[in-house]
Amino acid sequence: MIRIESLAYIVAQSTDIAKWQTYGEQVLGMSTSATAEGGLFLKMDERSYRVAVVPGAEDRYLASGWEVRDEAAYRDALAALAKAGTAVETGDAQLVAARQVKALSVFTDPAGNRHEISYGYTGPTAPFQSPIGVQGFKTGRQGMGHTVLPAAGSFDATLKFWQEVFGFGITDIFNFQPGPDAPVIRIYFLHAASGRHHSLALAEMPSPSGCVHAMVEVDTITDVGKAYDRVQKQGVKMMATLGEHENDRMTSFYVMTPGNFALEYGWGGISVEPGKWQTTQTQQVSIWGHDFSVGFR
Ligand SMILES: Cc1ccc(O)c(O)c1CC[C@@H]1C(=O)CC[C@]2(C)C(=O)CC[C@@H]12
Ligand SMILES: [Fe+2]
Repeated sequence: MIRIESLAYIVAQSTDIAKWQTYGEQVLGMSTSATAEGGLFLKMDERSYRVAVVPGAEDRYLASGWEVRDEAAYRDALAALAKAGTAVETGDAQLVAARQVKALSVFTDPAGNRHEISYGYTGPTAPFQSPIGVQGFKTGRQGMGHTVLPAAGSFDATLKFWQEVFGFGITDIFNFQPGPDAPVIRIYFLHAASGRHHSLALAEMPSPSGCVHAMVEVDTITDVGKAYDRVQKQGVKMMATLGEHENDRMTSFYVMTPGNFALEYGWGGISVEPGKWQTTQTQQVSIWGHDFSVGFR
């Protein structure tokens, strides 16, 4: 049984909230609003935020926000965490209010990645209107997109944790070999109950900013192309050129964010049917494009 519905949101910490505002609006085409805590919400659908930026001492990725279906699923998830011996911190009234949910708990996975689990969005619901004309982002039941988290050194334990505690299914396995003599880096793509090809991927590599990359998906390929133009024009650091992944067929590119983690901006990813999908093993990063060497320039 898969206990988690989707990746509802991500949290970034920032030393310079204004940078995220400009980036969110002018590069990503999301709308923004200041939060009561001195942070920033990036809005990409009817919810008030899918990216929460909180003020802090570092520019980094802070947490992944997972959503379960209802109160019963929430209790069940907490019971599963307790059974696994995971320390869980109950979100206080302040955090629950800040994230606009009915209840929330915080835990870290075996790799040390920080997570929030919640149910019941309580914030305002209003149509998304991009400040620069992006038509829309694909969210809904499948949530904000996906996140790829570092799990170097504790890969097996972390994979087991997500499979056994939350029931994530393995959509695809990638034994990535960066070069002819380089050691293999495992990247496992996992799906939640809503069937996005992957809501979470675990990568056997370190990531000082706390996240290898996060992904958002737009409704039209035109909006990927227009975002690509904005990135070039505004001189945003590109991490990979435009391309199409073999495993989820996502056409996307990668850029650096003010949080020192990369963001994949894509369109056209496939879904899977949880319980029916047979794990695949991808052979290559992409069918075409996705030159990751630009990230080292
Ligand atoms: C291979 C792949 C399939 C689907 C995705 O959504 C996706 O992001 C990827 C690429 C994952 C991976 C990464 O994010 C960090 C840099 C990596 C290791 C590369 O250098 C190639 C593959 C990249
Ligand atoms: Fe990705």
